[in-house]
Amino acid sequence: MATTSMLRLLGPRPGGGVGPSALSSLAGSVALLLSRPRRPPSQHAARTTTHILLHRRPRDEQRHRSSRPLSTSSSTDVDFDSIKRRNIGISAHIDSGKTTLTERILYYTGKIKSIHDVRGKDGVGAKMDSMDLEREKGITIKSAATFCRWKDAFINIIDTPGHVDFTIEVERALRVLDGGILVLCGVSGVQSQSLTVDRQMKRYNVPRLAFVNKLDRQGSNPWKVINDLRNQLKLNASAVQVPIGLEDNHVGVIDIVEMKSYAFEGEKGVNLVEGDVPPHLMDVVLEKRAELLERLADVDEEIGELFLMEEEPTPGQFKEAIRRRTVSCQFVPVFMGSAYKNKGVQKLLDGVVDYLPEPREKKNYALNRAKDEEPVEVSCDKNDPLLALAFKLEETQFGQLTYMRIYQGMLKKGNPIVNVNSGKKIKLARIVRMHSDEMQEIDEAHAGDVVAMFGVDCRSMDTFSDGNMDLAMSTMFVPEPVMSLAIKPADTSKMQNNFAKALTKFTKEDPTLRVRVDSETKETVLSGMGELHLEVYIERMKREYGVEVISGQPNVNYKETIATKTPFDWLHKKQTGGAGQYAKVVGYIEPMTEEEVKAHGKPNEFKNRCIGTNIPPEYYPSCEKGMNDAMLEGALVGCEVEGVRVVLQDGASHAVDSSDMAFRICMANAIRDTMKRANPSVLEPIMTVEIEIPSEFQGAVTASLSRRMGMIQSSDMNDDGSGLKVECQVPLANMFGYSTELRSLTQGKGEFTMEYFQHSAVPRNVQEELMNEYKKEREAREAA
Ligand SMILES: Nc1nc2c(ncn2[C@@H]2O[C@H](COP(=O)(O)OP(=O)(O)OP(=O)(O)O)[C@@H](O)[C@H]2O)c(=O)[nH]1
Repeated sequence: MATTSMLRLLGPRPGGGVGPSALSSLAGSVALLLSRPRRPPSQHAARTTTHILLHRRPRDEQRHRSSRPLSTSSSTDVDFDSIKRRNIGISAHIDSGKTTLTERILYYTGKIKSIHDVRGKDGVGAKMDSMDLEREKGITIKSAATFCRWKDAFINIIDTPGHVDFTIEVERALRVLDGGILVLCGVSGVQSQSLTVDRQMKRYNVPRLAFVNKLDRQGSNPWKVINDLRNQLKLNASAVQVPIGLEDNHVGVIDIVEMKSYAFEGEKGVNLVEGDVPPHLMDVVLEKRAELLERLADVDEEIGELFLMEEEPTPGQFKEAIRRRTVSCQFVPVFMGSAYKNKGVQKLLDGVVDYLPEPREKKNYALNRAKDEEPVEVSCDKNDPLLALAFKLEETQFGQLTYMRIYQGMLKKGNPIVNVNSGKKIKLARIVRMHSDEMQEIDEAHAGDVVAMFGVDCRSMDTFSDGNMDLAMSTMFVPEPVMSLAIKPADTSKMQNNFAKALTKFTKEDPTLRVRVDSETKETVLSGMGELHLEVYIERMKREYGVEVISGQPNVNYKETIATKTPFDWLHKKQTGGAGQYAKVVGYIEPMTEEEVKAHGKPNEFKNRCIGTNIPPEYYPSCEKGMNDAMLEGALVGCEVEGVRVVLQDGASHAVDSSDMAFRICMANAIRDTMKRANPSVLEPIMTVEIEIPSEFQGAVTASLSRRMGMIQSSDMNDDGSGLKVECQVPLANMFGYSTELRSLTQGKGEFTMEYFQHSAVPRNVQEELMNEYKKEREAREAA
């Protein structure tokens, strides 16, 4: 098929009116990340008996870091019967401060000895950004797991990336965790990725706390952020704290449940100084407490009754209600502070323990494979048979590291476990707890825990059991790639092996990264969630596998579909000389709605409505394969086809000349031919683009968006009128070169982010132009 070659020609789409496309120019606020100078060669991994460093680190960094071995114990390392447990994820929009917050959490819980900031002056970087690339660029690329203790609780934490290109990392974390902290910038409030994270949290029913960070920044306003949570995310959110001072005066918070103030004093804010509510803040505290009461009364019967009787709940009643309604996802308590200035983090940790659920409080279901995938509630009891989900794979120098969430039963070193999906039996060689890139070996892990292990060969989202149950945990949502790149190793003779190895490993790790070989051009095509996503893998190929890669232009992933129900009656017959081929298929194709595609779970659907045996039933699977072959290449520009239902109603066969192959070819040709008559169209990815600019540039920026065929959805001025947030939908093909243009239009003061919205039909003139390009390219290839 010819998708890549055609796409390579496209670059900026006709009508877009933009300059030449280039990988770097699409970056927007994500800037070109990989061109900055690299760190010195890293030191080899060090290993002590209990403490293993997984990723290589630069030499200077080793000096700064504590290499204190983590302790091991003979059986499980924590007595989970006598301790509270929390499994939480920290998710947010880009640069909201997730990693900075996690660094403080690790410091206050005694997990690390000193604080290193993202892009900090000491050049070390935060603990959870353990990849060299993350440290160099100051962004999180992979989710990282760690654990700590806070008071009477053991907390597993996963810090996730904010860039939409790495959204699968958030998806997999939220799929397996019991609670989340949604971090928001105190100035910008709800941003485009907060909306995505919110959708992901809702998809997996993840109870969450919100943390309004960066209250030390100029223009911070927690009350505006809470309004955003209510209006934009439709959350029943209310503050459980009031800040003491904002911007430079931000020193602490008032707990409006307990009616106590907390200042964070001493070095790194370690001294929590408790006091009374300052008189000048009493009015706002009472107002916010009344608001909290009202919001809780809406969803909680006990508080509702007290509210009606105009009785004040005790702090205990307040806390119990907040917990009940947070766990049931009906309420979101809002905490606040400044991670960077060490304010508010300890009280947020109290909130994690007080309001987020124990693993057994969150309902989880497995699917009964023997009974049509009927959901079965899992028990979270360590004495029940094992059920665990492999949610993340990572290649390390010690082999594949598989992260697992145990839903039921226990994992014990040396015991066998069975991969429900492949049927393979595996002996558990090593179980470890992860602390970013370090790990601690343990002998067993129980229901409700999140651990990692070596020697477990599986795919991401495989379920493991003791071999006696046919239950599988439901998998996660995987978004479709929107951008492709033709790639090849610079030195084909030497690097081919490592090139193939790297691609196999990467695609196993990351289901949003796809690789295929274009059947016409024979090029290897890498598809992913955006240019940054693809760029990071190309850089990793160089660093981890020594493969220099030559890449083509980044291309948009177009698709094709049909609009009209169209019948087919197709005969495939070759009966002259040698073994014959005979097959006939009769039926129709019709368009599917977006909802139908979603519900079906695959881009196209095959329906067999044959009555009788004109087509012998053993050939039905071949007919479906033939349909799938045809869907790889649409009628117009050779892109993959989506949203087509093929209904097979009848046909004919021959006693000698019919075969699997004859029916497969017959069906493929029937569909290819019919699609041409079914009013086909080309679809392109449309992105939701969010732009933040000083308001004086509004005119220039909106004009540039309309040149790029952007449809403005909203345009919100901030309270003092100095800044503007514009949300619009723009074809991805028209976004090439936008970061450079925005920079020059706004004197470098504008920022934008974008994420995939949907595929929509391209305008007629664009479709014609795409078809002409495709035709020309095909002819050139045939002539060569
Ligand atoms: N002023 C201020 N800056 C902060 C605060 N928290 C984080 N930052 C800064 O914001 C930038 C981004 O912080 P990170 O912790 O990397 O944010 P993140 O959400 O983990 O980033 P990604 O994972 O790359 O999306 C860094 O320069 C931090 O120093 C805060 O409370 N106040």
